[in-house]
Amino acid sequence: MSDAPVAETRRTPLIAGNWKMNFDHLQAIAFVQKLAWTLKDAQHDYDDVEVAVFPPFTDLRSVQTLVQADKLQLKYGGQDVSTHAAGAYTGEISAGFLKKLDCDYVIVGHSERRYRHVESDETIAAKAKAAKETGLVPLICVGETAKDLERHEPSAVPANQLRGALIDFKPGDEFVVAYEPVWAIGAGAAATAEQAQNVASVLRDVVRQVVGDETAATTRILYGGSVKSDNIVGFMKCPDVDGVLVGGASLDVDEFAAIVRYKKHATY
Ligand SMILES: O=C(CO)COP(=O)(O)O
Repeated sequence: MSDAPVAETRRTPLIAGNWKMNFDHLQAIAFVQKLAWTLKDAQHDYDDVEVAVFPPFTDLRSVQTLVQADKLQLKYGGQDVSTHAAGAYTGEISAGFLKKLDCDYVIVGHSERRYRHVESDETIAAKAKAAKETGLVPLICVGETAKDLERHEPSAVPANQLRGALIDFKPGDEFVVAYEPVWAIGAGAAATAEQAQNVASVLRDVVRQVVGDETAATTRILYGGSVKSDNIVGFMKCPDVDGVLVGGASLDVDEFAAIVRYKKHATY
């Protein structure tokens, strides 16, 4: 690693909507069209903000067609990916298939997969590796449960999860981290901006230790868990929070558009 000082890097904010298992492909088409229409004349409100959606697999081809036909400034990706490239893995979707649909990103390690589908840190590391080796940017989710908080510091579990996910990452590899405290997901009550900042700064240190200084300076760390248009500004003011991963509120076009246009209601 070079000894040169790390230049202060301005990270492009990322506003991402995780649709989870909502919207079939016809609903996805209607949503993306309405989102594009709603944001059409508001480009100046989010000119330096990247916007992404994570639809179910069956919607991706329709979203791709709309984005490419209408040249929309919208990124998209899968909500999960197989650790395998191809073969006898019934029900799995490979990183190559997602890349073929021009996906930019893929979510790995969402708590709904860690806990409901019992995915280990090793599996998540393998998924993140499969994604990056295929040219997708993995969006690695980490976060502690309420039970974890009874026994550990808030950052302890997310930091360990991130260390586990990054074992194959080297300087120059691109990835995004999403800090999603499990107790705040779908709860209606988000973490405070201060809580999000405290954990995000520890996660940036983990990236620094595991991958390197420059990667830590350029990697975006998102907050997720009950984000809405009326609390996003607090998160976006945190020095180590570079965007949000939105669940429920990303299913309402007007609300999601208001989140994307957060600078409009912010006084910095
Ligand atoms: O899990 C989330 C995004 O991945 C957050 O979900 P909610 O915004 O519904 O709390």
